[in-house]
Amino acid sequence: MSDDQRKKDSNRGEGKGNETRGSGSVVFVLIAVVCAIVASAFLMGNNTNRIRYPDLERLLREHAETLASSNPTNRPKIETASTQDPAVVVEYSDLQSVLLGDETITGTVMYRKLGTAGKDRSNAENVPKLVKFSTIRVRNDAQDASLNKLLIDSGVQWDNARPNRWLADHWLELMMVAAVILLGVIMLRRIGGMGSPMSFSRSRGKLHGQEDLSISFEDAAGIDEAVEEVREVVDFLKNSEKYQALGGRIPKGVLLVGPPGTGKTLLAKAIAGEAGVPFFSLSGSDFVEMFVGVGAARVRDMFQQAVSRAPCIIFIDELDALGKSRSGSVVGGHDEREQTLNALLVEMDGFDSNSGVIVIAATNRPETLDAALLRPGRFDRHVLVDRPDVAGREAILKVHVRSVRLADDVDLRHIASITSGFVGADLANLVNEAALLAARGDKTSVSTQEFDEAVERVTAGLEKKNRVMNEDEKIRVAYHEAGHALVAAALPNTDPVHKVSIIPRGIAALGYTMQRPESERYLMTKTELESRMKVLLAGTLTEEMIFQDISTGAQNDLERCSEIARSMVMDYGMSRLGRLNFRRSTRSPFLAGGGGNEYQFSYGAETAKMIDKEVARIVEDALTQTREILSQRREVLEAVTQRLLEVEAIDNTELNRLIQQHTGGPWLVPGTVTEKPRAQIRTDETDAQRNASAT
Ligand SMILES: Nc1ncnc2c1ncn2[C@@H]1O[C@H](COP(=O)(O)OP(=O)(O)OP(=O)(O)O)[C@@H](O)[C@H]1O
Ligand SMILES: [Zn+2]
Repeated sequence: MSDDQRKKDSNRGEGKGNETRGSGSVVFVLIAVVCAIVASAFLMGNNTNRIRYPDLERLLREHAETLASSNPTNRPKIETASTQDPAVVVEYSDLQSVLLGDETITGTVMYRKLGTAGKDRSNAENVPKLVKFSTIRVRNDAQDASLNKLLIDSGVQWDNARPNRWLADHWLELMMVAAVILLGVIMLRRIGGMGSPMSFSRSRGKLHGQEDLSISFEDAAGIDEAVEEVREVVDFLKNSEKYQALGGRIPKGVLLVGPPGTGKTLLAKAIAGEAGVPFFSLSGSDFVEMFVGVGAARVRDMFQQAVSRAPCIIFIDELDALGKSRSGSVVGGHDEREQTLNALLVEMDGFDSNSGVIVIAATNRPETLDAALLRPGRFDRHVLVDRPDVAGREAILKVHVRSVRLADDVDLRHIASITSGFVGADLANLVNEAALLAARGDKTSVSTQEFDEAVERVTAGLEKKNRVMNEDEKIRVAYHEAGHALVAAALPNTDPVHKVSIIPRGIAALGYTMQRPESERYLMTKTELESRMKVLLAGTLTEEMIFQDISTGAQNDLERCSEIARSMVMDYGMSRLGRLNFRRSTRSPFLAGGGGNEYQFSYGAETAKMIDKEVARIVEDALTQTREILSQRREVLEAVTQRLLEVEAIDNTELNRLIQQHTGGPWLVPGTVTEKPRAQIRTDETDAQRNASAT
């Protein structure tokens, strides 16, 4: 849904910028393209086949036999090039072509009739004929491989219908075509002249008209926390003079972070709508062009337009497309993206925050963004636009059924409760599907029946992305997360639990427990690391306690827990092996530039064994203690799980309330007192990584 929208947006924007190109240049480009096509046709026109048809036929028959031997119903039908009459003797020559299609193998071969068996050869035909043959191809990877191998071994050249093979074969030609076109464009740019602003670099940013300004916060339902956080931005846009007079620091860039379809674009539009200011929108991928420098020019142009219309909002969707970390190795378009990114950084630094331009960007992969983008004065304000919980989904449904006539039996609360994991876009889609179904059935209103069917349809679509859990899984995940949360709350030296949720997000995480540090942290003590391990282990241990059986859902927890234990032994000297570092330290403070890559403590096989043993012991100790903590909290565990199943997500306040209600004695685990003076240990996990225990 949002994809379509995006496409529409960029298409609409496109028409605007490119129309000023000179007609002479168009002719030039046309000539270049024609040349390229002629050149490539010439290059591609040579095909050689070195197999003789009878050999191929034998291969195919063998192939069929292998298939049939494993499964007799699987025998592919082979239609040979032979003539209908078995008595006719023919001579086949080289294959003209073989095409391995997805479902069939086809080809053409030359043959010549030699006569009829037993008779003299008087009825031989001297003119060779072209015949086609075809056979059904059974798609089976193993058998496919065997057929491919047979063909390769026999030295045949064949064409595979799959496009990637074609690409592999013709990349050279393609490169030449691209080069010719590129040359044409470079010439075109010359002709265009240096002084005049190039049509290419005109920003594709589209100035949204009044229709978008009618969107308000009312339309963005179920994401109340995010709305609260951006209210201030609206206030600033509305009363920019007041802020300027007071000299307060105004946000320049707001980054909306969240999964696709949760309403980030909608929220940005609502901000513009609420503030009554113009809204420029573009997508990060619009900036990333084939030609170096174009994206950068586009960014500058965009800001120029925006500043002249201030106060206003610039919305950049898919910021990650242009703001990807520069450190990662990039295959193509590296320079271009870097230049574009730099231009964006320069523009963001350049405009005065009092000018009334606010840049709002959206991404669902904040971790890939270049750190420079997140620095103060740029996108330093982050707003999480998360998947909605039951109540949120009900609110979103209410927004979308506004224009739909509902039958009396429709219970939005119930629909919300069976659509765990749906985001706003999914729910909009759901209402739309239901309305369509009703229309198709000639009904005057949309009833529960249509909604149920629509839920099924949308769910089927989402299941491919693995976002929908069945009831049993949901219960298991609820216990698992409740376990994480309770152990986190029980241990004094852990970050407070911010939120526990069983709303699935993405493929890997079916639920999460998010902890938030009270302040920025650079050091971790041994006890803190141990506590962190216990929190990570709590999920699987709770499953063990409740179901006497554990699940694969703890994989990520265990990975991280094992990594902590290993680091304690190998990096931080926190084990019985002593205060030693067994790994190269990439952050050694004693080496210039912070990179200690050259240095490595060497150890032998004996020590390696001891390290492994220590790691196992540390995890084992954590397991024992965590089991203890959990077994003492059975009652509150049930209560938290119950609540999670009802509302799907609970925050710190609610968690604490439940804990108070269900425990009499002292809550904190005795004897685990925080050590205040912190040891010299650094961890290189980011906040986000260390604070969410997925599943
Ligand atoms: N919170 C919401 N309340 C109401 N409708 C919503 C909400 N979230 C999404 N929608 C519906 O889904 C549509 C698409 O959402 P939108 O494009 O804003 O999502 P997005 O988070 O920007 O997605 P993407 O990351 O794919 O760009 C909206 O136009 C709206 O109809
Ligand atoms: Zn977990």
